Amino acid sequence: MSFVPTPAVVLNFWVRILGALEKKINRQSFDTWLKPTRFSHLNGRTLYVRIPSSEFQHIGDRYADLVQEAIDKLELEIDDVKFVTPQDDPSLPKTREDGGFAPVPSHSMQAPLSPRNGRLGGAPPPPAPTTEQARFDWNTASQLNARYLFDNFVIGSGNQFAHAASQAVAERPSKAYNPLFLYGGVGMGKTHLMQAIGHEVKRRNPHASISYVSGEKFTNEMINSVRYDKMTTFRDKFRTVDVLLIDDIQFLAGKERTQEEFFHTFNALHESMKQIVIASDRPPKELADFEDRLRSRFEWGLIADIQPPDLETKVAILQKKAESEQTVLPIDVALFVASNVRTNVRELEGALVRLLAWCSLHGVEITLPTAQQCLKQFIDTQVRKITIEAIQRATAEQFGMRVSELKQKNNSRSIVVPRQIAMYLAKQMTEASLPEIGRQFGGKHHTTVMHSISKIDEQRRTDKSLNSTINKLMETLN
Ligand SMILES: Nc1ncnc2c1ncn2[C@@H]1O[C@H](COP(=O)(O)OP(=O)(O)OP(=O)(O)O)[C@@H](O)[C@H]1O
Repeated sequence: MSFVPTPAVVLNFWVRILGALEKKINRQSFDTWLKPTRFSHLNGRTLYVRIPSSEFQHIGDRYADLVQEAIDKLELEIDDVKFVTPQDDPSLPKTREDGGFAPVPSHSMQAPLSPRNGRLGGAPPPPAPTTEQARFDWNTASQLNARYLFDNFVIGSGNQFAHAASQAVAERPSKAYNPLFLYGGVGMGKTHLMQAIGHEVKRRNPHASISYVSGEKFTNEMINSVRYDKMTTFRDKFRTVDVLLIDDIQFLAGKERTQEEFFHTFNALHESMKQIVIASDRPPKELADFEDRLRSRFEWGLIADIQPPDLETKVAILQKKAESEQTVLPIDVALFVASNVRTNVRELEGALVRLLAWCSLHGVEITLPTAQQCLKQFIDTQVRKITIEAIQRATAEQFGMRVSELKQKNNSRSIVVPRQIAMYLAKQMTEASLPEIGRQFGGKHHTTVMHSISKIDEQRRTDKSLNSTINKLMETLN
């Protein structure tokens, strides 16, 4: 099929470039830095690409050559690519009446920095914060995604309750449920709902101070504050906000000092009637290596779980995502993708991005046969499920031991470490629950499994040799 330059194809320029880049860049970098980018608009021969935050601005430099190569290969009539944050993107609606969230710009739009190779540019970083308060400016915070709005969230039976609770909190912070504790599996929309609360609170009250932080960032900031004697600043920062959104709280497991600090932060906020929203991959009761006093506080307000989406919800999510890419997804294609991709919404989005890029790159329409062809490998990978037995075999082989040893009640270090690694891999690479993993390792309690997983998770960050062993095992298993 020939390539017809209709407006719909023009909108797909960036998707086409992404399609080419995906083949050249390792998966993790692509998913982290390029997948969250979106086509913004075309101004003459300048392509504007929206990036979620200023943190992404380095991609203009980092991938300059590859982007240029893709432009040349695809013969696109583009001279310049500029990366803009939602605050700097003139194509985004600026008022609620326009149908969107109205960010209060903290800095005016300026001309892009001169690019490294003269072709690619990026909007300049925001000016350095002058006051402590400026650091929490919701509109410029780097970890936020401007698309994570209630309007973009598809409601289904599995998330209806969490969605309603989040909306109630956004409408009446600290008066509806405090804290709101959201939990659910990977890629189920916890972060999306949390940030939607933030956006909505801010829309209703532009003066509200809101902080979104992951458990990991909270921990790291605390460690640095202790090291550099900045605890007063740290405390001021988290204890004076109107709404604190803390994501992936499970990261605090086993970190006594951080938990203690968070306990006091929680109390200070709760006592002064400030809203706290917590997200976790498991309910408070299953947060092992957490102090009881914290766990019980997590249960003070409302606990809402997010269950995996059913088929109809998956189809609706796909159609909504396609719509935001200015594309219409035929229903048979949506059904095919939804029924072949597992429950993780992030993977669902990944399949759609791949499909759109592929169709755009080959200049073909999105039809069922195209989808089947393009997603074959993606789906095959999912079908070829990794089992706990396979993980145990690979781990035992790697460490020159027998599988049965991994299941014994032997606590010598030479056995404990491989066992912990295998449990960690079982959690990462299969969908087995903690009790199920425990059962397959000779009847271990789920808290033991959880402890092993967080231990490896932590050590992997600092121990290079452990990290490379794990990577090697993952490669073998994949
Ligand atoms: N119901 C939904 N409607 C629309 N998009 C959704 C929905 N649920 C999830 N998503 C999308 O799926 C992706 C993953 O969601 P999100 O990051 O919020 O998951 P999470 O539960 O926080 O995952 P993790 O545990 O890995 O942090 C996001 O792009 C989000 O917008």
